[in-house]
Amino acid sequence: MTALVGIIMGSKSDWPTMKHAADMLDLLEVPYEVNVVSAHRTPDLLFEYAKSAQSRGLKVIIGGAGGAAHLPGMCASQTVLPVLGVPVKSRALNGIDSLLSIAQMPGGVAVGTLAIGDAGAKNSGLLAAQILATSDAELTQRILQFQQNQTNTILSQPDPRVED
Ligand SMILES: Nc1c(C(=O)O)ncn1[C@@H]1O[C@H](COP(=O)(O)O)[C@@H](O)[C@H]1O
Repeated sequence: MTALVGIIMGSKSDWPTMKHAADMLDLLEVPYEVNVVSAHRTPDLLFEYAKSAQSRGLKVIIGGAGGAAHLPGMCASQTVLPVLGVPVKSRALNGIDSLLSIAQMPGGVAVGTLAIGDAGAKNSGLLAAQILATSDAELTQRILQFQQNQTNTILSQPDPRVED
């Protein structure tokens, strides 16, 4: 099936984090592709990726990067597709650098910034699916089911004061 979401990351080392975005898209049965592309290390490839994304059928791009995380912003500068940015937790600054690099975009170039790390990656997959669901009734139903399952899991948990 043609990919609707493009997951890109600055390095293969980002995959353990970005896998959570892919897992969510798998759960919601959204077709996606995964590529390592870097604004710093492969700038020509990034521009080609971003410029061709819409014509290749992608609807949303998720960009994960750590440190000086310019990837989502530079991608957003070259496409009309919505770009979601995931700040990957960096070794030196725990991802605060990644978060600020992604969130503090100049006006006129938009990136939707998620939380640092695994939860942000998971939510990027969910948010990408929710964007697609605005024009997909079956996907809307799968997201509703996901939300219901999540609620049921919480409600079925025992009293937190009781020891296992
Ligand atoms: N932030 C960026 C960009 C970019 O923004 O284009 N390209 C690579 N990186 C980041 O460098 C970190 C270390 O990469 P290595 O583990 O390959 O040294 C990764 O988190 C990657 O996202």
